[in-house]
Amino acid sequence: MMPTEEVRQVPPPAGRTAPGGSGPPALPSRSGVADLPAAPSASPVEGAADPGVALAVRGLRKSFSGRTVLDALDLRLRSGEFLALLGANGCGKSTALRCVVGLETPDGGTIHIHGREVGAARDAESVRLRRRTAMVFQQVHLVRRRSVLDNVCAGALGRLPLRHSLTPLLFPRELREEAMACLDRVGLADRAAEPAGRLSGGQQQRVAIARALCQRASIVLADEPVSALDPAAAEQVVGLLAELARDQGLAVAAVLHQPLLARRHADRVVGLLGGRVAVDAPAGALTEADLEALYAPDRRTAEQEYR
Ligand SMILES: Nc1ncnc2c1ncn2[C@@H]1O[C@H](COP(=O)(O)OP(=O)(O)OP(=O)(O)O)[C@@H](O)[C@H]1O
Repeated sequence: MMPTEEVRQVPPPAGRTAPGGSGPPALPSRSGVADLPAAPSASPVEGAADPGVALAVRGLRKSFSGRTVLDALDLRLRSGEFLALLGANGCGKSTALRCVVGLETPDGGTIHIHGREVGAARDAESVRLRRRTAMVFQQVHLVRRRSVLDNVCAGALGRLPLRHSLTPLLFPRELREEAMACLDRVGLADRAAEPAGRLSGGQQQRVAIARALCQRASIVLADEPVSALDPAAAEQVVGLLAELARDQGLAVAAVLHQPLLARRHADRVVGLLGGRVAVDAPAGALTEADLEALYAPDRRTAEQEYR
C-alpha cells in the first residue's frame, strides 16, 4: 500500500499535457481569458501565471468546528482538461469545490482563476472571476415547472440587469438563442419547450450542464454529477463533460465515485485523502494500489461497488 503522506505523481504521457480538441466546437471556445485583464507576469503560486492553467489552488485550508477537512490542498486544472476527483466519503472533495466557487470561505491558502487571485472578500474582481466558474451538483436545482429553455437561460442571470430575473418573459431574444445553442450542445434542443421536471434524471443533469454553458463559465466543477443516475445515463453525462473539455477547451473537474468512469473519460485523476492530494496521475495510469490507498480501509466495499 502507498504511504498516505506521499502524493503518487505520474507525469502525463506525451501529447496529454495540454489536452486539446479535434473537430469543430459547437459553441465558441470559453478557454480564453480575453475578457480578463492581463495576469501579473510573475506569481508566487506555481503555475498560476501559466495561461493554460485555469484554476490553481495552493495550500487551501478549511476546518469545521476545529476538525481539519482541507489540509493545505494543492490543485491545478488546465483549460481543455477533464479532471476526476476521487476519494472516500468525507475526505473533503465537495468542500474543496465549494471553496473555489465561494460557497465556503477557506481558512487559508490561495485560489487563482486564470492567473488572477480570488480574494476572500466579495469584491467586484473576485465576483467577476468566480463567474468564470460554474458548479453542477448531484441535485440539479432546476425549476421543475419552468421550461427547459428558461432553466438554461437562468445561467446568464449573473451578467444580466436585475429586471431580467423578475420573469422569464423578460429574457432577451439573443439569450434564448444562446440557450438553445447550449441545449443543442448537450443534445436536448428538441426538449426546450417542456417543463424541466418532465425530463429524466440524466436529461435534467444535461440541462444543468447547459445552464453552466449559458453562464459562459470557462471552468465547470461538478460535484457527484452522476451519483443519482443509472449506468447508461452516468456514462452519457461524464462523456459529455469530457467532450466539453476536449472540444470546447473548458476546464472541467468532476467528483466521481466511479473509478471506472474516471479511467474511461478523464484526462487526469486526483485522489484526496485526509484533505490532501494523495494521488495525481493520468487517468489511464490509475492503479489498484492507488484505489486501495484512497479507499482503504473500505476497500472491499469499493470493490463490490465499482467493479
Ligand atoms: N458546513 C459544514 N459544517 C460542518 N461540517 C461540514 C460542513 N461541510 C462539510 N463538513 C464536513 O467536512 C467533511 C468533508 O465533507 P465533504 O462534503 O467535503 O466530503 P466529500 O469528500 O465531498 O464526501 P462525500 O463523498 O461523502 O460527498 C465531512 O466530515 C463533513 O461532515
